[in-house]
Amino acid sequence: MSANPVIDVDELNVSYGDFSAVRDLSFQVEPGELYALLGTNGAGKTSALEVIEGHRKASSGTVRVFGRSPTDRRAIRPRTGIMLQESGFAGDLTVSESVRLIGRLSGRADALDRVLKVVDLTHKADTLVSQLSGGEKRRLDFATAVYGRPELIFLDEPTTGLDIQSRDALWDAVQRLREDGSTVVLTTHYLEEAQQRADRIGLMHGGTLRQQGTVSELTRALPATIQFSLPRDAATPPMHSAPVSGSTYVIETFDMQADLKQLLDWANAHAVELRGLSAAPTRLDDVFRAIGSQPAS
Ligand SMILES: Nc1ncnc2c1ncn2[C@@H]1O[C@H](COP(=O)(O)OP(=O)(O)OP(=O)(O)O)[C@@H](O)[C@H]1O
Repeated sequence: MSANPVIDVDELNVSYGDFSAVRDLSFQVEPGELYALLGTNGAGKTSALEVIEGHRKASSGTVRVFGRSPTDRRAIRPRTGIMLQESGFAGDLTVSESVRLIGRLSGRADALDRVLKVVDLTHKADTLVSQLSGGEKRRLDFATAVYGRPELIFLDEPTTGLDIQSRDALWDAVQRLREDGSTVVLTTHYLEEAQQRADRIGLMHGGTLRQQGTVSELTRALPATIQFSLPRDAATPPMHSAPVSGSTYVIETFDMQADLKQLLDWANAHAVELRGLSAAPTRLDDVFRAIGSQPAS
């Protein structure tokens, strides 16, 4: 933990009337980090992020962004790019006009052509927003995060509705921003993306932060899996395994290297073919399922 985190959330509570949506949430995001705030539906991520982004007041607790209150928009806005789930650009503006508007609202400087190129909308520069496809609109939303290369970027479900090429292009652009030192806060329901991209992950459920850490810290408590199929007349493998369907076996392991070696040695010694053999690390999905099955409060 550094002395000067970019985001410092301490005992944050957000309530709607009697309903407590976020309870005693504390976490920090360090400079240059990609922090993914993930959670089950209704976990409180949006409520917490709205406070951090300066759009909502906390019921109690302290939030600091660049050491300041998130409501200090004049200081924070030029340093922060926010890609919301829906940016709400007016349908009767062209793509170029919308991107210029981002520049005026953010107070950051950039070149229109550069931004259009990064979000791959150069060929749509003169098209009305109302005439863009869903994926193109999403790429225009991404321009809010890219414009002027802000120090802090919020990406709220950034790749929803994007095809695989657009996703790759978006993550390449995020990577370039990170190489320039930008800090990124991500929310997504695509756990694979968080698993691949995030330095640290916070997992929320029922208004509270249930776990936080690197992917390997979060997945450590759950086993990895080895999977294969055996010919019908083959002997039973030497270690504990559960056949999942017919001849397909799954071995859960906390010591992948040793168990894989034992299995391969056995297969070689008995001339058994391990069909479709795969060894997979614990996935974030598994951690997520375990948390999602906990009581909400
Ligand atoms: N304006 C509001 N008034 C009353 N309750 C609200 C309001 N906004 C959110 N809530 C409730 O607060 C809880 C947290 O909602 P929030 O949108 O923060 O969750 P989330 O983690 O972003 O969920 P999701 O992944 O489904 O988008 C939910 O139970 C939601 O119904």
